[in-house]
Amino acid sequence: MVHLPTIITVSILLNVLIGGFLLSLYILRQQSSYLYWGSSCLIFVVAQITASLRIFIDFPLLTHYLADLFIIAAPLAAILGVHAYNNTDKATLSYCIGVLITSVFVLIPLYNIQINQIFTTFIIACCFSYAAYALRKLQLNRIKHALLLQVCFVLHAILMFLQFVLLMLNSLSWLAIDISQILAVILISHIIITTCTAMIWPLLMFLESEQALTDLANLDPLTGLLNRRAFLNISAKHLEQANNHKKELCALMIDIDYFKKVNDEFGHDAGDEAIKWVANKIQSQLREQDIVARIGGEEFAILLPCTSKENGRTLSERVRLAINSEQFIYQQQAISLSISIGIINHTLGSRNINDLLAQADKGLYKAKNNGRNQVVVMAF
Ligand SMILES: Nc1nc2c(ncn2[C@@H]2O[C@H](COP(=O)(O)OP(=O)(O)OP(=O)(O)O)[C@@H](O)[C@H]2O)c(=O)[nH]1
Repeated sequence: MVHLPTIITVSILLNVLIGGFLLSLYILRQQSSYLYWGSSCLIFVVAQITASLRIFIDFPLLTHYLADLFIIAAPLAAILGVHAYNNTDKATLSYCIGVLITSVFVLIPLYNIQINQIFTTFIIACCFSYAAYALRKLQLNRIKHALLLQVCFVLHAILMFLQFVLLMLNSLSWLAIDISQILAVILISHIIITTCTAMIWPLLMFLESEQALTDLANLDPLTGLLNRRAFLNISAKHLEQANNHKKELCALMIDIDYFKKVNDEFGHDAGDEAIKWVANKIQSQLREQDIVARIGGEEFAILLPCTSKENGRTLSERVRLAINSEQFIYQQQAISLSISIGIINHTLGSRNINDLLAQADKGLYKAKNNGRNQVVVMAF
């Protein structure tokens, strides 16, 4: 059977370490999310110590009332950390302070250990549910690892709601069983999940920094599309797979027509915006599995996995039309843009990605020579 004092001791040690680590990160980086999360870990430690003291001393004001307040304050600090990390909802601080002050006043007049426990359990169940909800946005904006954290919060909320229901039913004497064993299991799970949550947070920060570095190396800063290096790496893998599984694919080279004129007539900033507009238009026509990159100034490359020559041609026409059928608006000025596309379909063979792109580039050259604003399909 799990030994509760050991669990509490290990949890206290881990939370002190993680809390200290996050607070030192706050001192170094001055990001308030570290401050809140570090505080949350340390408040949880204080909550565990004050609650554990009830074994040794009979002083309910400290071991129950203050312990309950600390137990409520810990998830509130975590919620503030999530919001600070997400740069959202400035009003959250006042809501959290509001919840804490309400608890300060509600718990004292109730002053009945059982009712206080029910109230505290309910409040923290709500806090964890809200924290999981707040992470929903973070998960969309940032990396997927936030999902792990969200799972911890949801599990925690379920656990606390379960404890709340059990305590309520027990206080109404509707339960014919002794719930002390179940409550002990819930307490142990609560401590373990809180400690896991505390450990996931620094991991999330680390993974995000890693992600930022990877993005820096692989993404074009102007359009957010892949850069040439990343495109070649990813496409080479797709080509290998296509060869192994005898699948077709298409490679496209795209260049904006008469782009020098855009820069000359409207300025370099307008040119940059035009490149971004074209990038968005191209991307809006592609499927999720297609790979698109900005591989030069006003040059793009696309790889269409599992795509026949005819489908590749249709898609290329669609991309060309998407750009030519609308005008790009820059500071209330309408600018007409068009693109030329060279496309090559690959069926079988051991050609490498550079060979494919070179062939697509020949098609692009032809499209330019034939008068631009068109698609030329090449064959090996
Ligand atoms: N604004 C902006 N211009 C760029 C960027 N990269 C390249 N260019 C410009 O894009 C223009 C490309 O011109 P060219 O390759 O001569 O060809 P073009 O005028 O597009 O004509 P065709 O390709 O022959 O249809 C040059 O003037 C470059 O300075 C960029 O990142 N931003």
